[in-house]
Amino acid sequence: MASDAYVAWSSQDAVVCRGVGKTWAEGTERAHEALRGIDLDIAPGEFVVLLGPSGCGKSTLLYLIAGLERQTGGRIWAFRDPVEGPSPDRSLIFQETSLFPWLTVWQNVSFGLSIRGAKEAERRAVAKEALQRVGLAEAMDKRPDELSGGMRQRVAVARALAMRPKVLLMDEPFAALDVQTRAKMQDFLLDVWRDSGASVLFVTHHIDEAIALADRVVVFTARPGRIKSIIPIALPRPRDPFSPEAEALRRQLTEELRSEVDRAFAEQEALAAE
Ligand SMILES: Nc1ncnc2c1ncn2[C@@H]1O[C@H](COP(=O)(O)OP(=O)(O)OP(=O)(O)O)[C@@H](O)[C@H]1O
Repeated sequence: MASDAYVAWSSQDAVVCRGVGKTWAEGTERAHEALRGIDLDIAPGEFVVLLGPSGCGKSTLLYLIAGLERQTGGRIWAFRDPVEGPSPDRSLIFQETSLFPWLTVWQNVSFGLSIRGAKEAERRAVAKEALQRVGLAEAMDKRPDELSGGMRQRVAVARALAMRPKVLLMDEPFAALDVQTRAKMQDFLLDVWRDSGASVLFVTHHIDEAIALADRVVVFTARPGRIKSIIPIALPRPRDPFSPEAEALRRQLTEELRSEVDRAFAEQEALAAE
């Protein structure tokens, strides 16, 4: 059920975070505050990139929005409903794709549908359509170990698309790929995103990746992660990474991040010395 208070102030958004915090192992002596006071609205069909130093809580925020973990402060809504657990509306894609090696590509893609009890013919048809959208229809009957790293990530995207999510949560999905494959995957993702109409929340460490992809870049502080700034990128796509506008954004984002990365390093050194 939607909360009345929520509907009154934000009925259009795909995801709304208000005052969201997460302290791991709260109430124990191992308590560890990862996120504090996150206020963030994501519009339907919007591409939002989360950028911040290592350990600032970017992945944690994705897990909270995915409903895989519960926040310890604040509230999260997706399409007006409070997030209280996972939903097929919100698909999470990780850096390292965990495909089942004993299943074929199409069986991997339609795995979520088999849990829902869909028949084989339907699962195959849905998998085929999703694989066509990522340019891998020819690989339907292959096994994951016959694919390259980039192809496996495309299968992971197809698996997420097969559930027709309204929100794609992507945790550094291209981090393990080489530079050329990564650039191709960014173009490919922009095509898929445009076709699907889904909102995307994408975590990266890479300023250039943020500039290539985002409608808005959310810059996080060092841990506990708070939102330091939100920078809109209104450049038309495909974007020229060498344009004066991209160069100015690169400089601005580098400045925003520098002090936070320094703080994160200092904290990690202090922890290592304890
Ligand atoms: N399951 C967990 N239990 C306890 N602490 C955790 C857990 N997951 C993450 N943390 C801690 O929460 C903080 C934020 O971690 P998180 O992985 O969200 O950061 P991140 O910004 O995604 O980092 P990176 O960019 O390095 O992946 C870190 O200090 C991390 O050690």
